[in-house]
Amino acid sequence: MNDGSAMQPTKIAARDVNVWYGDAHAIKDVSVDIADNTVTAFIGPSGCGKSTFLRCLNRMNDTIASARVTGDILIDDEDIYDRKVDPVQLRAKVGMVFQKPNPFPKSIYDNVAYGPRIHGLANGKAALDEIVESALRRAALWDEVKDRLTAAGTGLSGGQQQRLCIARAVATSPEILLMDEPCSALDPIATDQVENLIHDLRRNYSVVIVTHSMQQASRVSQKTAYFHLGNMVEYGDTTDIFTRPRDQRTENYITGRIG
Ligand SMILES: Nc1ncnc2c1ncn2[C@@H]1O[C@H](COP(=O)(O)OP(=O)(O)OP(=O)(O)O)[C@@H](O)[C@H]1O
Repeated sequence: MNDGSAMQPTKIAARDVNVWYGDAHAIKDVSVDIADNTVTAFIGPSGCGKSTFLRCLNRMNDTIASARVTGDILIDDEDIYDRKVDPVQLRAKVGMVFQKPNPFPKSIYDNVAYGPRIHGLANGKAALDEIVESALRRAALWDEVKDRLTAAGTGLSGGQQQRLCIARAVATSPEILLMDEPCSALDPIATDQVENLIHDLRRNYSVVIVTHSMQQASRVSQKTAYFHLGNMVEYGDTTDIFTRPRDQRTENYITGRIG
């Protein structure tokens, strides 16, 4: 699946990002350019800061009282931590999919329609129907649910629920999709479906995925960043990271000596 990619323009530029939880220094001076129309994987041992850094990219850490973020994160050259940025609007532009599928206790239709409704994206029922259908198609779920849109989202299988959450995230027309271990609760068949989907989503979005699976990172991503104890120690083409890492710590991890 990793078919390489031509150089894409930078979508997210992080400069000297540090994150503290109280006195604990979780992310240390991370600077990175994340490309558009590319899948970027964050890998590294448990607790190294992958999710913390991912959450910086749509200000989800704002919701954690002890978290403090310094440095700059620019999306399309705009500082997302600027006072005039509304985090709710930002999260419509930078969608997120979590580890455990977490559909709302609502119908399939209403799960997907929720974001477009609160952001006033649809002018009338027909327009909303169109957004819902298009998001479900992009999440490769439409054919499985089109005859039961009023059924509960929570009644779907785990893999379907995760694709519903992806449909919910894409329904607000985001430009970036953040995925925090999106397949860890899924069986191999559902994982395969979601991985295929991630591969397709890159055509329209910059996708950043945290994964514990090195096989998954090498299957779905074109770029990989290796985190270790809060530092991003290596970042580059996925093929290079997995075949000729430059840093001993990356090599130890990918060869299974740490982790
Ligand atoms: N809400 C929080 N409050 C306090 N400390 C936190 C919080 N979230 C994470 N941490 C700490 O920050 C560090 C980085 O955690 P983070 O979850 O970002 O790592 P990770 O690489 O995503 O780990 P994992 O792979 O296990 O999910 C860890 O030491 C963790 O204990």
